[in-house]
Amino acid sequence: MQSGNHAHARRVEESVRRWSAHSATRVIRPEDVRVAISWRRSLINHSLDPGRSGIEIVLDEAHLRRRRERLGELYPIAEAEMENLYRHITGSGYSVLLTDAEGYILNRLGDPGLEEDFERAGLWPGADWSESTVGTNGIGTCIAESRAVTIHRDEHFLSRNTNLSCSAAPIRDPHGRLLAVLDVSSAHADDTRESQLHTIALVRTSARIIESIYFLNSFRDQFILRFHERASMVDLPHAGMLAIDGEGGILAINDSAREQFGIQCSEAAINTPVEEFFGITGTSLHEQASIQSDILWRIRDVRSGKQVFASLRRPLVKNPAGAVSQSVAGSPLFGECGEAGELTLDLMARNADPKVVQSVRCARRVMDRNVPIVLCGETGTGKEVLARAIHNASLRQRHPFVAVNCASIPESLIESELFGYRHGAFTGAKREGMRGKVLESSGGTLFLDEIGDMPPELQTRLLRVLEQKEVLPLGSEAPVPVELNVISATHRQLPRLVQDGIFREDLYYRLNGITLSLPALREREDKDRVIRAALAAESGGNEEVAIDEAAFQRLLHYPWPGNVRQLRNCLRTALALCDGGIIRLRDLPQDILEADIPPASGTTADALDPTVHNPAEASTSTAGSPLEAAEKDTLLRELQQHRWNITRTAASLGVSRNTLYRKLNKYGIDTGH
Ligand SMILES: Nc1ncnc2c1ncn2[C@@H]1O[C@H](COP(=O)(O)OP(=O)(O)OP(=O)(O)O)[C@@H](O)[C@H]1O
Repeated sequence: MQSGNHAHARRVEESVRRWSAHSATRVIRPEDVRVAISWRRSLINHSLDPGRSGIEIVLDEAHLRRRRERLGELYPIAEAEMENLYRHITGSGYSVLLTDAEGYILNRLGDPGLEEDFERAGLWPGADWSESTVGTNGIGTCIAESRAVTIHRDEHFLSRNTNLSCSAAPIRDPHGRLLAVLDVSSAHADDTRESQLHTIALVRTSARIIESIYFLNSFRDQFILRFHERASMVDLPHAGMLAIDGEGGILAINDSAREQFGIQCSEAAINTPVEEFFGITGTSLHEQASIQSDILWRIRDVRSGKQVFASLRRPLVKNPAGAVSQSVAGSPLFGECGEAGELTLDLMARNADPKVVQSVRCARRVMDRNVPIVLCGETGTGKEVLARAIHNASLRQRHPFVAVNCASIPESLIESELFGYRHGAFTGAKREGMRGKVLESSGGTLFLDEIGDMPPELQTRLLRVLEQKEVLPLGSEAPVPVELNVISATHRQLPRLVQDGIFREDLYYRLNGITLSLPALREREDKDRVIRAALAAESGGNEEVAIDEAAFQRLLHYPWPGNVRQLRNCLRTALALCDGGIIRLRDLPQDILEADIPPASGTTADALDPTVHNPAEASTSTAGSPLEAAEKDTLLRELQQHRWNITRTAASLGVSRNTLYRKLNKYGIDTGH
């Protein structure tokens, strides 16, 4: 076995060498080409050793739960379909697995008698099967190439995985972004590669079923047009689907519709009138829905001239009496984003505040032109969300997005975190060394958050890496080339820090090809839309949920020092507290009820609900403006509530510890730490 492993490792290295020498023409089958390309990525881009042994770190239950929660409604849908798929393969020695878009296994369904085998193979909830961690494999390669793949036995990169056979298919959201991977694997596959054709077909069908249900759920409040050339297929997962708004504009399109229209990406259809594809107007859609929404009718694809059969589902909206702000399920702003806020640039800009629209417009212009971007805005305004959206819209989208918070890594660790180290670089160093975030991001995007808090020595090292385009890991003599694209973010005024000599001027100019700003929530012209969308996101698109006018007005006029992050935390809590799915004033946090809100905006709303606290009695602050007074009071109250524990107070406010310290400094609050 040992010598078999060595032989496999040699074969992988030899194959990659041949490929590097451009002898690719010898490879005949398309799957061989794919495997050879993936081996090359594993060996060269990810610097993995095919002979490596040992099992990677497995996520603990809390992290695993968080990752499952991030999938929101998709997770229970996928779980149900996993059971369905497992019924087809029970007793075959195969397991069904679900991973997130980063390759972490979230769930496994399989024969209980085989659990040990799967655990030994590392196919276990919490394990990381991304290509950058374990090289070529079904899950990781499906993610890297964003398409269904089978990786059979010795096509795996690591010698230790050559007993496995894995067939995996991507699960995408209605905007084409990868959300998860469905996989069927065997830990001891003795069958041929050809026998996997059946397996991959099953996995693809199940992935499509999950996508279709998720699509329909995400757009409960919109028209859904389903179509196919064959009438019998219109209600099946293979049908094309369009989500269409009341005016006939296309909001989302599924894979099958893209294939039927022959378009590559959703952006080519989104925001386009459905008339351009089917010659039917928004008005005729309304008529069709009211007259015969359950009946199939024939329409013509105006581009190809082909006839298709179509059915139309009307919006399934309910509006609870007295409530103002629902039917925002699948809202364009927040609808499908998880905690990490995986929004597209399109969605961020649609009907948004003019400053946001302008920032998105500039981002689009520069994102593929090697221009480094600085994002500035207060904490919680969505700088990381925007950075991810830029990455996902750029040509680098298939490569990693690696985020580093320069303020939260201890100074002693930040160097190795960023630049990595070689085996034996220092006491306590991992045996296999570490690549470091800069190299991990190569070809993708390195997101440097809180850049203004980067220590001076590190600024010098980062500048060198940016200039020389290579990294020298700690303890190493050989620099490693890196393809670096940086997006930085800060809540601080970088030019001011440069002036004060805290931030290197040369680094500032290297990082700042363009500065894009995100407005504070209290300044946003689309604040009401943001609140409704956040509510829809936090309620998981539940149409029964609503907010009454008084509570809505209070949210509208509260100054939101923690911005969108604080808003989402507030709504999450209010939803947990409210009765009958309707948020009222009494369900809002104390600090929001007691904040000093300008009379013109707050009082009418308060008069509607006798349970509201009197803002006049609330403020005890000595801080300058009413806004600052409210902020200081909030800080003091939260600190008291959490017995002056900084970590818990920061978590409750939804801000970072650093931000909290900054605020305490600003108001001269001494915590005794
Ligand atoms: N446009 C948005 N759409 C959806 N969610 C958003 C948006 N902007 C912010 N959020 C939410 O607010 C939270 C904070 O966003 P993000 O981390 O991007 O802010 P930030 O400006 O980078 O904050 P910090 O400066 O504290 O790091 C996210 O977890 C996300 O849930």
